[in-house]
Amino acid sequence: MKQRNFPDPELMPPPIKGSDEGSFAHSSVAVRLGVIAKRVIAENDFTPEIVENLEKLIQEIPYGLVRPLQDTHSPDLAAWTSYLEPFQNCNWLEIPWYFAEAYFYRRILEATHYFQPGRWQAVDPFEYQKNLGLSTAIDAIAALSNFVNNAIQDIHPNKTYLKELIYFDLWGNRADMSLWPAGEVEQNRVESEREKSYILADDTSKVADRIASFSSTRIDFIIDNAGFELIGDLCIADFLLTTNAAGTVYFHLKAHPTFVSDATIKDVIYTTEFLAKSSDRDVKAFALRLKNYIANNRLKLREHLFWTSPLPLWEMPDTIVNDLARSHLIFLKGDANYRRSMGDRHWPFTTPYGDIVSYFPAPLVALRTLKSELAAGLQTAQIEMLNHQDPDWLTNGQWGVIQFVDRS
Ligand SMILES: O=P(O)(O)OC[C@H]1O[C@](O)(CO)[C@@H](O)[C@@H]1O
Repeated sequence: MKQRNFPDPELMPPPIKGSDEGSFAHSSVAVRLGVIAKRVIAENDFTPEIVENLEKLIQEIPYGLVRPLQDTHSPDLAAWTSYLEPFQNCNWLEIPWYFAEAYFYRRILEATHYFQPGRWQAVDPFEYQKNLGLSTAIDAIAALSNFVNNAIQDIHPNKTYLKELIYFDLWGNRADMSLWPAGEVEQNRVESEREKSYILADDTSKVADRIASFSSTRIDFIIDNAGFELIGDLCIADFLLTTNAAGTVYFHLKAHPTFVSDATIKDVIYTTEFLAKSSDRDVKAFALRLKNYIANNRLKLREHLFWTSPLPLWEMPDTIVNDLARSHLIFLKGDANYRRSMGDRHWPFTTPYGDIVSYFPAPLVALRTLKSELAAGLQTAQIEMLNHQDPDWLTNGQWGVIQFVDRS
C-alpha cells in the first residue's frame, strides 16, 4: 500500500464556512441553495408530497439545524450519520461550506425518494438541466469533434493538439449549472488564444511533455460536470486512447446526482448515445470511437460513494488510493474537486498547490475555473493585480488554473 502523506493538522487553516461574514460561501448557502431547490421543483413533475418535502428543505436553510438523513434504503445512510455526528446542534451556516453543499444535494435526493423503491427511484432531479446543457452546446460540440478528429490523425501524441484540448477542457469547466443554469448564459465557447491570458497558473506544457513520453499507460480523470465539460474530458480521453499514449483511461464518476450538473455513469452513456444520434459526421465519428472504447473496456467508467461524500480528498479510502496509485496521471476536474483537494480551507493563496495535495498517490493535473474564494499557487503581485482589475475574480468563473503536481 502507498504511504499516505496527510497535511499536517497543526498547519491546517480553518475551513471555509457560510458563517464567514460577507463571503461568497455565505450567500451561496443562504441564498443560492434555496434557488436551486426551487428550480428542482419547477423542472420536475413531482407529487405534492415531494414538493412539500422540498419546500420544507428550503425553509430549513440556513438557520434550521442539520439532521441525520432519513432515507432508509440508501447505501450511504450510516456513513452520513457519522459525517453529521460532529455537527449536532449546528445550522447550515455553522458547518463547513463544502459539507453544507454536499449535504444539501444529498437532502434533495432524500426529498425526491431517489433511493426509495417506487416511481421516483433513480430519477435524476437535475436531468432537465443536464439535457439542456448538452443540447444547447451542439455547435460547440461539432467544432470540438472536428478538432479531435483532425488531432488523432497524428499517430504520436502531438503536443500542440493535446495542449489545445487541455485548454478547451479547462474552459469547459465554466459551464456549471449550479451557478449558471443551462441556456441562460453562453458558456460553450470553443476559443482558446485570447483566453490564455485568463490562466493564472499554466503548466500545460509540462503536462503535454509528460504525456508525450507515455505509451499505453493508465490515465485517470476525477470527473466534474456532465454537458459541455464532459465533452472536453471525452475529447482528451479519445485523443489519448487513439494515439495510444494511454492504454486505458479511467473516469471516476459520482454514484448519484449532485451539484446539479455533476456527471454519473448514466450521464456518460447518455452523452455518447446523444452524440451517436447526431447527423454531423464529425460528431458521429467521435461518438463511435467513444462507444467502442467503452465497449472494449479501454475507457473504464467507475463510481464510488466517496466522490459524493462531504470529506476532503485526503480522506480517500485505501481502495481508491491504491487504485489511483496505478495511474500515470490524474486529471482533477473543476472547482468543487479542487476545493475538496484543499479541504475547502482558508489556505493563503500563495501556498504552493503541490504542498497541499502531496497526499495524492500519482502525478496530478488540476483543471479549474475559479468559482469560490479559495486559491493556491498564485503570486502576490498577481493577486494584487486581480483584486484591482476584477474584484470578482475568485468567483466569476472567468479565470482558470492548470496546475501540475509531479511525484516522480
Ligand atoms: O462544477 P464545478 O466546477 O465543480 O463548480 C461547482 C462549484 O461552484 C459552486 O457552484 C460555486 O462556488 C460551488 O458550489 C462549487 O464549488
